[in-house]
Amino acid sequence: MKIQLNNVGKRYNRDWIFRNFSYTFLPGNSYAIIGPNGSGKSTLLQILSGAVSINEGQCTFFINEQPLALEKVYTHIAYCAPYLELVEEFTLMELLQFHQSFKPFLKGVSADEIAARVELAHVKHKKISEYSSGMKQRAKLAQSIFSDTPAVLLDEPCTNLDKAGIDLYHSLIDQYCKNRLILISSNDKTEYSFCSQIIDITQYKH
Ligand SMILES: Nc1ncnc2c1ncn2[C@@H]1O[C@H](COP(=O)(O)OP(=O)(O)OP(=O)(O)O)[C@@H](O)[C@H]1O
Repeated sequence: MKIQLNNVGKRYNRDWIFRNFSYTFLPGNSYAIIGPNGSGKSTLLQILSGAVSINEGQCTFFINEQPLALEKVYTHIAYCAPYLELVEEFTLMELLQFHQSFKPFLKGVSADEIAARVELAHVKHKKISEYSSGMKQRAKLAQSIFSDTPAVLLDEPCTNLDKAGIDLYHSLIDQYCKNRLILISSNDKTEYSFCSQIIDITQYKH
């Protein structure tokens, strides 16, 4: 997937969060969006997921160089963010199966294998509401990284992860994210150390 932003501006009420943002995100590349608290990283990531509208400029999504209708964008993007809740009444297996019914997982990978890969096999029949915050984050990362989408958008991906969880995150990125467009919104270098491009959003404040 390619995403092209041309002079994009976003405001909430009368406050511009950023303006004149022009950038082309190329398929198979990894980008970090950095900046202090409240600078607009999550807002930009939400725009890049097609979920939040812009106030000026153009944001165009492409698959194989063909423009994509906005209502189709979500099928090509996997998204993980602290503010996106899991359905806590589900067990992990129910959650993965439900997710798979509208967004398939990478070819040849089963829900059981995903649970094992994120080291949650022993609790896969337990309700998510009974998970610790780090276990919930592993479940969220599993849902997004294993989705068969050309783009993976991760907002603060290591939230609540311990050292083993952070190592797991990096091994999932290494193993499953090659040749995909990866966008990371973060303040923490550990989360985006592998990214080839760094975008400091403060450059686009006015
Ligand atoms: N739905 C909204 N309505 C009004 N203002 C909003 C909304 N969402 C975000 N904002 C404002 O937009 C600005 C950017 O917020 P955003 O969450 O994108 O920042 P961030 O860089 O991701 O911050 P953090 O590092 O704290 O996660 C903030 O001033 C915030 O208050």
